[in-house]
Amino acid sequence: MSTHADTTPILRADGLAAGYGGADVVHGIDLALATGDAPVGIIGPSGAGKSTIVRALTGAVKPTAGRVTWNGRTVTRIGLRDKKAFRTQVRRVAQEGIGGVEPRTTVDRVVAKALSDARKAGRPSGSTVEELLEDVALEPRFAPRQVGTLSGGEKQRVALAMALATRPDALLLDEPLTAVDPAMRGEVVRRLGDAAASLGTAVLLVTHDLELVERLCPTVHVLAEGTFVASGPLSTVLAESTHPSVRELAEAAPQAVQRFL
Ligand SMILES: Nc1ncnc2c1ncn2[C@@H]1O[C@H](COP(=O)(O)OP(=O)(O)OP(=O)(O)O)[C@@H](O)[C@H]1O
Repeated sequence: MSTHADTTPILRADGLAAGYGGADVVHGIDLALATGDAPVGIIGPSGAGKSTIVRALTGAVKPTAGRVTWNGRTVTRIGLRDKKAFRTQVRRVAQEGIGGVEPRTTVDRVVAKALSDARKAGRPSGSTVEELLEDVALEPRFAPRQVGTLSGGEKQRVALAMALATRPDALLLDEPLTAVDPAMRGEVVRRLGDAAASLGTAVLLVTHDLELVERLCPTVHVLAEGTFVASGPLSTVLAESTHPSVRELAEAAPQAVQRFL
């Protein structure tokens, strides 16, 4: 579903097949993310290949068939010169949150560094450190904290703030809030959705949390055994699809989601 006039995909997969050691894990995947589009979700059983799709979109896993393109260019063929721009404009945030950050660095310095890197790359988000922390529901008292002292969920939120700092065209979120408690998760995703919408950032959300996907994504794809077996609004998909994997998801859906069925 598009909310803006500019719907030329910046990142797309066409007939994507990819896997490990010569065996495909996903196949026939078509996906397009365009600046200004509403967030898209991918749900599905464990091991279905959700993270593999995200890795293929970032070029970390090479397609065995089909293509992944960034502004029309094959992602796995982006040269060194443009890699930095690609990594700034297509940001992946995964479960592990911030990696490789010196634990004694404070939250405000980490986010300020992300902002300054973004400025150098010509992608200033136009936000302040305080605003970015607000976008992920981190109160100002977190600014002077050393990142090594943060909880897992707080680290995940710092990682999201760092990603937003680069005003990315696409944000690929692979279970980004698993360590955030369920009550706070809803608030973070609401603010994140608002921030992404105002930046025009396209969001792809991979999650097992149906409530989260229902809140953020007007469109979801259900991945089962490596292929999309149903797509559309979550409530429609869960109510109407007869695919066994979707029926299992519908039966296990939390009450907050069941009430929409
Ligand atoms: N580096 C790897 N080498 C070999 N096999 C892998 C590798 N990474 C993932 N796989 C396998 O690929 C399949 C899909 O994994 P993937 O992580 O994409 O699934 P997923 O849908 O994201 O699962 P989950 O919901 O549990 O995170 C699984 O069978 C997994 O064991």
